[in-house]
Amino acid sequence: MLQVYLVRHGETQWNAERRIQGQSDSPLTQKGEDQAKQVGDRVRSLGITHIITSDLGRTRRTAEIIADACGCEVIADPRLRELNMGVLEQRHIDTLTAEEEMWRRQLVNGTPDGRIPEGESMQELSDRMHGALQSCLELPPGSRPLLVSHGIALGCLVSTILGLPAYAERRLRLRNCSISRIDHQQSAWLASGWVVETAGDVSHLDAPALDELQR
Ligand SMILES: O=C(O)[C@H](O)COP(=O)(O)O
Repeated sequence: MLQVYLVRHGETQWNAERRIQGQSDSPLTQKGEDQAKQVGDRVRSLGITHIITSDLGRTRRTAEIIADACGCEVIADPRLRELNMGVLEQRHIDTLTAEEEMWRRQLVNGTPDGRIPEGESMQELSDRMHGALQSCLELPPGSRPLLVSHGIALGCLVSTILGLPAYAERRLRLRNCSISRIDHQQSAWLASGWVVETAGDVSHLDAPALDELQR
């Protein structure tokens, strides 16, 4: 059975400021660096063989810290990037106009091909995240990869594995440096294929991780 660990990157400056990041980037805060170190301490004994990360700066930095603890190399995969949030990137969540808020809402209310102008749809995000996950099946037998990605991207992946629509991810809180685990298995009892073992575990963090909705 292949176990795949999923980690959202550590808190960033724009997370703390409630600013939309998408595929724009801001550095980890000191708290975010500390969170990444706590993930490293948590997973160093789990036999991680590969650290595969979104190629954005915040995820690369998180992956480097975890890789130091695990003694692994870091592999970048742009398919693990956050949803492209188009013209709203870098905007403060609380400054959106009614029309801009409608764009954001249609991403997560099932609007067919809903997207922020110049951004990605949730289906497009789901397709590339599943592509990155399926690539883990091609790793050598006995591999145990850890993927570093983003809140909406990981929420979309876990939701769709559960058979929920890609936009259901707004009902799954994946805080900074939370650890989730999904397994690929053949089972007569559980569903065969990908199953969710853990989602959003933050018990390894010494302080509650911020979340866009709870500052
Ligand atoms: O700000 C965003 O784009 C998302 O809400 C969270 O993205 P992140 O997981 O990359 O911080």
